[in-house]
Amino acid sequence: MAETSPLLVVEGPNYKPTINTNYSKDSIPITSTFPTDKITAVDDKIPTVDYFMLLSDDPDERSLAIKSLSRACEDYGFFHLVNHGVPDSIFEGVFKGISDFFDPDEVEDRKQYEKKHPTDRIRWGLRSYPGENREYLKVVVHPQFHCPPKPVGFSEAMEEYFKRLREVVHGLAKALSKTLGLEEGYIEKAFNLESGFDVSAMNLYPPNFRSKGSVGVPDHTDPGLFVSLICDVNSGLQILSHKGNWINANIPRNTIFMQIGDHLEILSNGKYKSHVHRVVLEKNKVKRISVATLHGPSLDTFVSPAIEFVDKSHRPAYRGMTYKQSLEANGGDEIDVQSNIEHLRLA
Ligand SMILES: O=C(O)CCC(=O)C(=O)O
Ligand SMILES: [Fe+2]
Repeated sequence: MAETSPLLVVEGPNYKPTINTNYSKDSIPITSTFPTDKITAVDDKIPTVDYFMLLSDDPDERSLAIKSLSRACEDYGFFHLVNHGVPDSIFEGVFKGISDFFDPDEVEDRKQYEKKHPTDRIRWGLRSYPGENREYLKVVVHPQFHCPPKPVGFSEAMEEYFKRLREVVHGLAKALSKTLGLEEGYIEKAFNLESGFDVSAMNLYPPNFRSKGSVGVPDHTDPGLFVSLICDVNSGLQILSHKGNWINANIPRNTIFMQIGDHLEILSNGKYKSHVHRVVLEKNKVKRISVATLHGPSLDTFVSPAIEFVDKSHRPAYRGMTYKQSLEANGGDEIDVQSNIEHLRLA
């Protein structure tokens, strides 16, 4: 989701991603030496969380589900969400709508959504160089829903999906609060989720079926409470795990892949972590569509480590800032949703 910058990709437990903070979203990244041969990952276990059980009326069942969510957040920082209640037909409508929107014959028409103004609520872009290969459409979907009106049925399919996803956001925010030992409305209130700023990136890899290397999106983390991701092809996303190795995030169709965002890491004073991830391409063999939605606090919410996670032996590990300030900190616009967590970490 975030505007991304090319990073040095190195394997191993000592891997430390270094974000190129001088990167400007309008500049072309320097990619001639991008080490595209080192983007391997292994298959590993990814936890599964049952959304239906998180909301169960049976207290034993609910408490088991909360425990498994808590382990998934603390030990991993990402998980597959199943039984989320969003019907398959809605997923299919979304993938069809996006595929139609990215019609290769209509590229000229899409240029109307190129960057115009810092407050753009719809923005289109095409990245085609060794360090990044994707065509994307970013839209702000909450508190107001935005979407191009064409092609027929696209906006309706997206609106339906985001409406259902919103219910999941509220349910999960409650459950996450409980996993942190807080009252269930805590995150909802602390992040003012009623006015939460959600941006969705719809990605097509590779753009026009011509990739210039294996990198779809380079290493990055995403701002926000959490990111929800769906995709039509079960491959491509890699995550730097808590063990320090890159793992494949295989995402079965109709599963929602959830990742902790930077601002939950900050609120929990580092108890939960936002993980570096990237997208790799199988050159031109596979066309892949994904929808990565960043569910954030309201733009004016000041996010800093909550007092519940700060004491003598746990000093605040992050500086506080409003969500808007942190989205714009690298010189980007709100819709770019760039991470700046590297700058907020206190040594
Ligand atoms: O396409 C994907 O699997 C992930 C995309 C992503 O990380 C992003 O848009 O932030
Ligand atoms: Fe991302």
